[in-house]
Amino acid sequence: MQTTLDDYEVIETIGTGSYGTCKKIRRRRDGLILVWKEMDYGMMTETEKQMLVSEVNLLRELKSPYIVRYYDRIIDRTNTTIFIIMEYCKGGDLATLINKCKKEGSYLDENFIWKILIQVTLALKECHERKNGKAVLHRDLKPANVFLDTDKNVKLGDFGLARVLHHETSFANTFVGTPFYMSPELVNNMSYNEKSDVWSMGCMLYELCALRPPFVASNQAELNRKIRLGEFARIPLHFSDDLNTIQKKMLQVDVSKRPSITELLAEPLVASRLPKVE
Ligand SMILES: CNC(=O)c1c(C)[nH]c(/C=C2\C(=O)Nc3ccc(Cl)cc32)c1C
Repeated sequence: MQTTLDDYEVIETIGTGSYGTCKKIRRRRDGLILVWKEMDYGMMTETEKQMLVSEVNLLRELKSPYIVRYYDRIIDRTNTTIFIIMEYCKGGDLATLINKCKKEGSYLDENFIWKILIQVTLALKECHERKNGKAVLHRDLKPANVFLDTDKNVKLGDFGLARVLHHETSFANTFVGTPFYMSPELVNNMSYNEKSDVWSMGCMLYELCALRPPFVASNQAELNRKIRLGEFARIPLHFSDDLNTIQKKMLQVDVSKRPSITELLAEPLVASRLPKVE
């Protein structure tokens, strides 16, 4: 049966981004706590609306313990708004966690960082595996899009929609926030590919360690130059050489030298840390 907005009670707003607003909600019939992401599609062309709907349907097929679970979607045509109903992640997002560490002058524990690396890689493996012949690329991997559940396990959110919402004519075309994680191939106006998600994950791994992105600049031109050069300081010395080695592999400027998700999972330093399959 088609659900409606009245089937849910809004508790509070928990996040706003370039793609819309995230609200904590309660499902009235059983009290289950969920979230919905509200997105205004009013400025989209018919093609873009179709892309958004097929994108959401595709994402609903993704099944991984490390990807936020999609429950439902409600389309409010009166207000040209789509509500995507998803799993609630009590631990919040990694961007908030990084900012908390910066304020406290503390670093994240290395074992926790390895756990995030492994679980995000497994989430991207699920995305990149062909679904009906179509890979779902995240395209906007960053700490603000990685969430934690009650047990501090990773829940990757907000992927695939970026392609639709960043479409030239779409209303979300205004760049919100500096693209610190933009890959060299994107800077060089080449096509985004699965290894571009690996680059973004390498940038995120660096930021989890150093509490700042690997490439920082005061303007886009300078940022592009630094990304193309691909030079960055080692992650803080108290982190192991193993973590440093993996992180450097993910930030290879040359795409052919950068590992794919499958190759990354086969790296001994990663493979030895994968969860045992029951
Ligand atoms: C400070 N952040 C929070 O309090 C927070 C919490 C506790 N949860 C979230 C966000 C989500 C959440 O809890 N589930 C989600 C599913 C998909 C997406 Cl794109 C976002 C979320 C946020 C932003």
